[in-house]
Amino acid sequence: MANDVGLSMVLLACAWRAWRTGDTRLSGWIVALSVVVSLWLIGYSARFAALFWTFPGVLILFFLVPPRAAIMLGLLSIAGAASLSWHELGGGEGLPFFVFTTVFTAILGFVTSQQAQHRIANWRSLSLLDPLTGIGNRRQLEFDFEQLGAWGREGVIAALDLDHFKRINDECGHETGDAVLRTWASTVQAELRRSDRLYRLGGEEFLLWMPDIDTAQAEAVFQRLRTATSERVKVNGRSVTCSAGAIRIQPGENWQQALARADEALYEAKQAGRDRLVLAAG
Ligand SMILES: Nc1nc2c(ncn2[C@@H]2O[C@H](COP(=O)(O)OP(=O)(O)OP(=O)(O)O)[C@@H](O)[C@H]2O)c(=O)[nH]1
Repeated sequence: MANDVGLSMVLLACAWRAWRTGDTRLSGWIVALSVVVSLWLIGYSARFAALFWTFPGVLILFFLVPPRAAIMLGLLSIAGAASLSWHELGGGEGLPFFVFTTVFTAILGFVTSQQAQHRIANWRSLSLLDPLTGIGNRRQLEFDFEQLGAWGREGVIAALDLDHFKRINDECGHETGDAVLRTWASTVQAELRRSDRLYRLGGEEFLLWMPDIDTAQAEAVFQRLRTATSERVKVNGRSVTCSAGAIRIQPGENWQQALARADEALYEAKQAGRDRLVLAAG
């Protein structure tokens, strides 16, 4: 009885924490360990019942922790239940049957959880990545913004835009335009740090988020991007250029406000003749 109450409290607390924080990792580990401990306790006190509880136990482990950990914990559960219910297994006569059926149940858990993971990854890439360039889209930006607790840190936001892109489309066709966007996105990404994030918000509108950087460093990054763009992004042998408007993230500012300010700076860069960065004051 005390075990049941204890386990129920742990499960409830884990479910509440996972719901509140959206983080299922720690809760998954706690529940997985609880499953193993509970199976051992059931085996110790109720013997025969542990044999039955092992089946759902090993199945669910694969949905709670990574596969290797689930295999280890599953083996511990099977070994615990089998040894504590040795007598009920007919002194080992029923052991092969018990081991085979629980292992097959574990394999089912593994396959099903992997399929679920695979579907989730597919869904994420379909909904959060821009299909043309493979970088994050507007939804990914919203998701990151929420997950990271607003910007969380100091940094710079830049609105990036190719110059005279319409002309490329008009003169060379839409497919060439698409290829230019793809090459440019990969060129920019190759020049960034791991912590920087590039998003395509639509059309030829890109947002670059550079955490923990000041405006002088942002200027140096843009010069690198500018050089890389003119060297690697060409149409009919002619270099393509880009413009940017950058701002320092203000405390409490959301991404829409930051982007609106960066867009104003980008507009100034376009008005001033393109192929340049404008850093907004403040
Ligand atoms: N190939 C291609 N073109 C796109 C895509 N999305 C938007 N465009 C085109 O991008 C062009 C953007 O043109 P504008 O906004 O006038 O900008 P621009 O010609 O680059 O001029 P500036 O930005 O002022 O230098 C339009 O012709 C859109 O049709 C896309 O996914 N692929």
